[in-house]
Amino acid sequence: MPSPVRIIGTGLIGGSLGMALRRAGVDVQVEDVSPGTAALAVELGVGELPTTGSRSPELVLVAAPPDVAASLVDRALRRWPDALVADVASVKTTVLEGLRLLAREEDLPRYIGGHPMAGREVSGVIAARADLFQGRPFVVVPHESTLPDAVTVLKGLATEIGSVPITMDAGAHDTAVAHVSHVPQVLSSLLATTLLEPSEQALGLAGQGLRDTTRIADSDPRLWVEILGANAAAVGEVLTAVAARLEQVREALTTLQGDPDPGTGSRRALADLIAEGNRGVRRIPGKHGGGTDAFSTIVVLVPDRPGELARLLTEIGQIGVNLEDLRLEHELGREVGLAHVAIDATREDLLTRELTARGWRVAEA
Ligand SMILES: NC(=O)C1=CN([C@@H]2O[C@H](COP(=O)(O)OP(=O)(O)OC[C@H]3O[C@@H](n4cnc5c(N)ncnc54)[C@H](O)[C@@H]3O)[C@@H](O)[C@H]2O)C=CC1
Ligand SMILES: O=C(O)C(=O)Cc1ccc(O)cc1
Repeated sequence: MPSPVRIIGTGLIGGSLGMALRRAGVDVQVEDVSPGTAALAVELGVGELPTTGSRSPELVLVAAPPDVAASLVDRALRRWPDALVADVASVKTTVLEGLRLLAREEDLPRYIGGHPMAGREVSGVIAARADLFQGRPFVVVPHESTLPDAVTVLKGLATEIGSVPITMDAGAHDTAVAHVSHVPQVLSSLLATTLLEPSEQALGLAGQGLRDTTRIADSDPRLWVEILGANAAAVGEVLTAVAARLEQVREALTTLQGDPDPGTGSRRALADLIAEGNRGVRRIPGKHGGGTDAFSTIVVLVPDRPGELARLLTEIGQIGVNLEDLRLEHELGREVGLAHVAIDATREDLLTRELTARGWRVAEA
């Protein structure tokens, strides 16, 4: 691992990177445009403030907003002529294009793009966590002249902080994140804007579905203006298709009012939407969505009494089944919570049988 690593921009991502690297034994130096933020980062264990006597960094990580990333990378390349320099901005083409305008030709091979696909809807160093990148993809984005050593170093860093390195070029990265991150942000925000209208009583009926689909609507507007603006073409293309689909749904619903002629196919249009959505969600890799059949989720009803969830987890352990993931759904005033328990698919029947025998109520997710 390179050491020292200089982190420029110690907010949520820079702070989390520093904490994770320090845990891996790396000497981390912190720098931020806000001295207060840098001082707080030191107090939170992100790294140390560099002094005049500090060693030059072997690697610089720029974790500032996307609009300043290219100029900070260029400055770092000039300040430390022997260091590798990476940025972690959520968009990669605009940073690379900006850098091509600013940087000296001979400095460019020491630059490599990066993007940890992990975040939180809260920003700032106060929300930083050493385990933020655990199990998450980390996109490594070399350009034509990137040094092979830079690719090796960034992939090694990604692995060291617990994430999974994936190499892509900037264009493929930006198209991919338009689909999996940027359009979801727009649609989640759009959905949340519809909640400004209903009464409080109406909102009191909200369940987990609304919470799931609006979680990221709480994101930072300043950051997202930069991200969406910098990936406007790719995001716009997906949204054009979404808008056409939305119009079809709206038309089908208009036709369905009154006494629709089955010949119009309106019910079919709605059924197609939901069914295609089913197919889409199953393509999300990982524990919940599919892409792999390795995990199953069972839902266990947990009485709203102290210690019940702990008892459930203990008994799952006693049955000898490894818990892969756990989500608790609990609405105020409800007498039971729903524990969504993700486990190895081959253990589902055993666990369902054993928990039922022990008096738990189990439903399939
Ligand atoms: N928030 C997220 O979920 C993710 C964000 N990213 C990317 O990481 C980068 C940082 O995002 P966050 O940590 O969420 O933002 P943040 O707002 O928590 O932190 C940004 C930090 O950069 C500092 N900063 C701003 N201008 C600077 C400058 N000129 N020089 C030095 N420091 C400067 C700010 O003072 C702040 O401490 C962005 O490029 C973002 O696109 C990447 C993955 C996930
Ligand atoms: O919360 C989530 O699910 C995210 O995926 C967060 C996220 C936000 C911005 C990024 O550039 C990368 C990841």
